[in-house]
Amino acid sequence: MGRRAKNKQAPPEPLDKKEYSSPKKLGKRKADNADLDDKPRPAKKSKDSASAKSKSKPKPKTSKTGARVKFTEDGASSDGWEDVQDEGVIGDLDSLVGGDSDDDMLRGPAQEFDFGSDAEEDEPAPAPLLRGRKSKQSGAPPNAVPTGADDSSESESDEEDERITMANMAARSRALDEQAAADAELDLADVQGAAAGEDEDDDVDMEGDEDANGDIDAEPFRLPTAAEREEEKISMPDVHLVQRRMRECVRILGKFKRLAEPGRSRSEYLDQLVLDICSYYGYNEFLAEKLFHLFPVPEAIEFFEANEVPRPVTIRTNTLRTRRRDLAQALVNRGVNLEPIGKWTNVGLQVFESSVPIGATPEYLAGHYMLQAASSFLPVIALAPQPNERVLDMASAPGGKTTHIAAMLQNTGVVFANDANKARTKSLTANVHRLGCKNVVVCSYDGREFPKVMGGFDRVLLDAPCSGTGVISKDASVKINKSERDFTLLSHLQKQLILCAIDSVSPESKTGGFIVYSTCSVTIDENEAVVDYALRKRPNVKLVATGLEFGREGFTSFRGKTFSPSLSLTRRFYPHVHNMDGFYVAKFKVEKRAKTKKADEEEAVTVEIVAEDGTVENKVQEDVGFDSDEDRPYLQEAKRRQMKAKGLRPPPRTKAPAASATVKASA
Ligand SMILES: C[S@@+](CC[C@H](N)C(=O)[O-])C[C@H]1O[C@@H](n2cnc3c(N)ncnc32)[C@H](O)[C@@H]1O
Repeated sequence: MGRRAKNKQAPPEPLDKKEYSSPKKLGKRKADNADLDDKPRPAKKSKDSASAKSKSKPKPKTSKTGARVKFTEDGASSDGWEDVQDEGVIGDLDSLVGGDSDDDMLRGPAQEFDFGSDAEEDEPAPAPLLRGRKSKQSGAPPNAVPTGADDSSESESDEEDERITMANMAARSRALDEQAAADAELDLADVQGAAAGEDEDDDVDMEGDEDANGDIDAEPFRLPTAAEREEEKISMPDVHLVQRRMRECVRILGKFKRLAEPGRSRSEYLDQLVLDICSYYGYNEFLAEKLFHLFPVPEAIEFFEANEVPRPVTIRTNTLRTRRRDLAQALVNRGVNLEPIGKWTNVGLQVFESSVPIGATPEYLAGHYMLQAASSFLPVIALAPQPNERVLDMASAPGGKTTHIAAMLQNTGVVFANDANKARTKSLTANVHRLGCKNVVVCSYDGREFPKVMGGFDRVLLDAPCSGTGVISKDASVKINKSERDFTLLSHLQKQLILCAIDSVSPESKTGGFIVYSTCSVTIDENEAVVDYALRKRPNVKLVATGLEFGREGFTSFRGKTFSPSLSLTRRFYPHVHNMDGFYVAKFKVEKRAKTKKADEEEAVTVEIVAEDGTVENKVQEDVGFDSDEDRPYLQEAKRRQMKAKGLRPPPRTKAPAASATVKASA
């Protein structure tokens, strides 16, 4: 991120891919961070995420963009917060517990393997006590509210000292934006310089040939022989050696012709680097390789490094109960240090420090907010539900996104919150109640049973069960417990689910007709490959812009596979780029289907339903549309209740609705 501060949640602009195309950037970053250099660091192989986190070194604040809007206890707060309408865009939850909730291990009845999740919040809520907890990525210093002591810029320090008032807020905010824009330009110049090969010598010899102790190497670097490799497999590899080798491999791969040992191939360096990533960061080889290939070499190291660092703690204001500004003030009064996440959300707050457990404040218990990863806001922002719509959240537990949708609907319309795992619907229901969502119906079906169960939705969110490769910083077990078979099974399930999600949307919807597909994984198999499959199988859908302001474009080709060019409309989010969990978001618009017999036959989906006893049944999924007549009594009943609540006399019942065994009203 060059000179830019990393202590704010997610930059407003996506970073250019070029930024990672040169080893220069890595060199500078590594020199700054001392991540792979001379600090002894134990091999991470056997570490769990907690210990990984505790070892992470906070990065000193350097920032301009990090200058914060400060909430003071006497109520002086940002106007910038007030001029955005909280009811517009909201997000969903997430746990601060870093992957220790059962959300990370999603064992729905339909699967025989573990699904990662975006580690959303469950009930009972985690009660993290934050004190100066700063991720290296977020980089905020222990004294989270700027005091002016930051010596990076005198004028900036002065500015920080100045008391924030309603009067100076707008000007301050503008100044910060200008500063951020100037920083971005500097970064761009850096990136362009790097890409153009400026300062080549500097660049390549970023850390010279220094060894782990900072001494100039006597011996030039050479790859280990086969015998040395074998020996290393048996004995615990020396961490300094591994660090140096990784650094050298990155450096040599960046200038292969000039720096490689004669007779050694590129793939030998790549293989060694992947092996070292496995031993240094503790991944199985299959996953390390899969993730490694997603990025240019230096950037891959950035990604693995970022997975060692917790993401910023963020909360989503529940606009059904409060306004962000009021919530912020209430939490500030309790000793919580926070600021708005970024311009892209008007309900998110980043918590820097707290003297109270953020998951157990009276405001939390009263449902004024959800603990939720910033990345989890994204699919719901993309879905953009409109008041009075019928929305299906197909895989919804524990309800971070459901409650976000409910709030965006302003408690109108209806959200069917479904999850195949009945046990998980308990926490979903608890969250729905806590947040005061009155428009949510909780149900527990295998998502592949839709639209047979119910269809005709204005919008569907499929936040699919996934491997969780985007949330490794929360759940380090993903590093070792995901095999090739898991990815095959997962992408198969995701493909089945996405077709059912598409078929559950009404192309006739006056206000909607959209599906959002999201995962907290960064692999191609679970994202672009699934979306591309859906485009091929359902000619009546097309990808549309997500409406998200940042994020990298989805891949349109990858290692010999070619996807529809429209995949560039989808968005990828990465921990090392956006300082949020790895995430993927795609948005489809459903058009009317041209009905032909042939198309029907081709489109018939065979669904493998795995019962709770483990038996597998193959069913041809029927396309069952939403039957408005069948739903009419339910709608009438709801209207009667609404009228009663308002003190009005409801009309007499025309027909009593039959209760469903599996669908229960949540509110
Ligand atoms: C990524 S999590 C969902 C997180 C949720 N959207 C939120 O924001 O809180 C994926 C969910 O899919 C559920 N799931 C797994 N297989 C399913 C299936 N076949 N049908 C419906 N849900 C399924 C899991 O139980 C899990 O709760």
